[in-house]
Amino acid sequence: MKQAARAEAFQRLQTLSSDDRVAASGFICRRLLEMPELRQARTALLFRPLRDEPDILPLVRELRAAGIRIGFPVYPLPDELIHHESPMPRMYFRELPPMLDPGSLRGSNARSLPDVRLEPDTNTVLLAPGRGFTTAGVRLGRGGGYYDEYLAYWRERTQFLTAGVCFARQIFDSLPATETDQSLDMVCTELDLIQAP
Ligand SMILES: Nc1nc2c(c(=O)[nH]1)N(C=O)[C@@H](CNc1ccc(C(=O)N[C@@H](CCC(=O)O)C(=O)O)cc1)CN2
Ligand SMILES: Nc1ncnc2c1ncn2[C@@H]1O[C@H](COP(=O)(O)OP(=O)(O)OP(=O)(O)O)[C@@H](O)[C@H]1O
Repeated sequence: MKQAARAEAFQRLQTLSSDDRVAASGFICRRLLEMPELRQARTALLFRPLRDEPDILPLVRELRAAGIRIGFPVYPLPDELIHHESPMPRMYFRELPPMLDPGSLRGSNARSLPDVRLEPDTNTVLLAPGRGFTTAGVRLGRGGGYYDEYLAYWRERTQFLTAGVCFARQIFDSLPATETDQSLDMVCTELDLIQAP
């Protein structure tokens, strides 16, 4: 079920040219910066976009100027997941040091950052990538379960706002959801900021 939806998402993304991607990413960033919750946050947990994801890195400059701390995810590679019995989620966020250009970080995994960890609290906004979302905030990820595990753990401990970020063509009428799927409070595309019910 999820594999079929991921294949569908892949097909839809294939038809987005790189020029379209750049333009849509610009609209997405503008829309995100209009979100009062993000402007007023103390911590923004972002992601380092992979090639077919919206480029949200231009947010870094604006958020920094507003004094907001920025974190990027660090996660273990599949071959390191030999046995995972820790109660802590596998993924965590490292703070982007004030002077560092995020463009100099390679790949989606922020392992080259110093190990200064940021945990979510009530003044945190987390932006999540995804292969697809519904307008109800249901998220289809890449299949690692990283965000589900992270959100399940931290939502038991604190409250924070979560928004999915994707291109409008990644919005699905419905997605196969399982017991462990964590849905998001909002979804931002180049066309809308959708508030999940
Ligand atoms: N940008 C981004 N960060 C994310 C996610 C994501 O979907 N997007 N994840 C969602 O849960 C987690 C990691 N899951 C991932 C699963 C597969 C690949 C992947 O296909 N990687 C490429 C290498 C890309 C690179 O690192 O530059 C590969 O293995 O070929 C990456 C992340 C946490 N961080
Ligand atoms: N809280 C959790 N703790 C441990 N494993 C979990 C948790 N939530 C989900 N998983 C497991 O992760 C695996 C992948 O789940 P799923 O396909 O929903 O991931 P995804 O949301 O697409 O991935 P990602 O968040 O990495 O993009 C499933 O086997 C699921 O059982």
